[in-house]
Amino acid sequence: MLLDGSGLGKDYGGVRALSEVSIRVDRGEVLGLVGPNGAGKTTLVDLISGAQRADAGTLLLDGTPLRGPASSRARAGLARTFQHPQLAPDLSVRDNLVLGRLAARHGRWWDLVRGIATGVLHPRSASDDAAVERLAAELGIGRLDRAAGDLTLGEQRLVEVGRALGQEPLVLLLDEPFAGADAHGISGISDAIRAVRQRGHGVVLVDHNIDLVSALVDRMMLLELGAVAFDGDPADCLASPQLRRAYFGEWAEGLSDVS
Ligand SMILES: Nc1ncnc2c1ncn2[C@@H]1O[C@H](COP(=O)(O)OP(=O)(O)OP(=O)(O)O)[C@@H](O)[C@H]1O
Repeated sequence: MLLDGSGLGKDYGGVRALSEVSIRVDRGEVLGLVGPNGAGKTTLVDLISGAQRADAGTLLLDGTPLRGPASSRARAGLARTFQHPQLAPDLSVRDNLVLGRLAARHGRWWDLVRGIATGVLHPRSASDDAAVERLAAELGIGRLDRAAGDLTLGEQRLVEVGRALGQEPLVLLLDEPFAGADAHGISGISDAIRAVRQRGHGVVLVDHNIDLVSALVDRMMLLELGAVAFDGDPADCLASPQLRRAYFGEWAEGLSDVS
């Protein structure tokens, strides 16, 4: 098992965002994580990536306990994208992509951003540059000298996926990568997900586009009110009463077809 989380819990003040959640991702597996607004999807991604501290539970990455801040988890082999893309807006697309490569080796992310932006640090190698060119070509990202802040939302998402892929992660966590992306972005990101699976690594894909998710993933996990309501085959999840209840309420649970 590549990623193995059990008994994960998180309270925000009085709000119970997650309770007793288990999540497993095998080698070469793409897990779709779905659920209505507020179900706890981003919180789960935050607990895994180290952006938030879990109140309960354990996490293993490739059999090793996953602890500490996001930077050490990145070096351990986790990469993520954000619901609201977090690129360095003043840096070029190329430098943002290079940052992914550097994050896998160095801990001090924002120091690196500042160092590159001010021209004080030049921590990249020729092999980083070559890897970035390859990644950009694979994802269909052009004009690498544009400032990241000038990109459309869809382009930012594509670059963020590229930055995460540059880390060559064991597990890639994608939080709503398709939101705001155009057809070109959707196809680039979908191809990237398939390529990660092909390499035997794992992906957790969070998105509200359930049809798109179910077509891309090997397994689907449904969160409802911070708990796992379904975990299994994507087609079974789509047809499940749990999915209808989570999105439409209890009245829909017994309906056989809501499309
Ligand atoms: N920083 C926070 N402080 C307080 N409550 C929070 C915080 N972050 C999330 N929550 C609450 O925790 C619950 C789970 O939120 P979360 O963002 O993880 O859900 P989600 O499934 O990702 O939703 P969405 O699809 O809208 O992004 C919600 O009730 C939310 O309001």
